[in-house]
Amino acid sequence: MAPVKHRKIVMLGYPSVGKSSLALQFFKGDFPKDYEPTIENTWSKTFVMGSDEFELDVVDTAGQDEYSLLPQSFIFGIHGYIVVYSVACSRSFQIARAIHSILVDKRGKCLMPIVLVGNKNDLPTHCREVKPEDGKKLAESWGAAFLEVSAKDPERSKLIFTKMIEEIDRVERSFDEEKKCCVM
Ligand SMILES: Nc1nc2c(ncn2[C@@H]2O[C@H](COP(=O)(O)OP(=O)(O)OP(=O)(O)O)[C@@H](O)[C@H]2O)c(=O)[nH]1
Repeated sequence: MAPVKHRKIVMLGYPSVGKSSLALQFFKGDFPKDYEPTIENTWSKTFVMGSDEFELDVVDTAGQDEYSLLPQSFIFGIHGYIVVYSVACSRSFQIARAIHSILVDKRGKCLMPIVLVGNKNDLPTHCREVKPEDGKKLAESWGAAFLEVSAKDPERSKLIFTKMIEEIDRVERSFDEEKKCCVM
């Protein structure tokens, strides 16, 4: 087997969109009953995908808004970002845009592995404030992957992290091909 690949990922998004719930579902196979605001929490796991083994560190952050200053620790040494909004909260979708602008500002306009996630798609239709096609369009404009999920669904929650690993590989390959030196 090839050497273990280390991947450090940061989860960003407006408060209460379900970042911790998605992480908890993937790392512990559980869905929290109560809402507890996160300060900051790092989850680690060894994860096998195909013939590769990954040491995955996922930083679950306190929710952001448009005025959030992302610390240097969320910028340097980070392989990819999972940006989460709630499909039942248009404000969280606006904040996802703002977070992307902050990332571009801090990291420069280089290719950045991102998975944009519209969470809480288990909620009834009348709760929906963000259409799937709007999420898809936004992700396309960033050159990012897009998924709609529910943190209550273990398979969909896992898919976010496998997608993230694939995105990191895809962007790394395009760096190699185009010789774009943008590693931070
Ligand atoms: N229906 C539904 N509720 C969810 C889902 N994901 C999270 N929630 C609920 O949304 C609330 C907030 O979830 P958290 O995972 O704590 O959200 P967060 O983004 O980590 O919040 P901060 O720590 O404030 O940034 C909790 O009450 C969860 O139970 C989901 O997919 N569907």
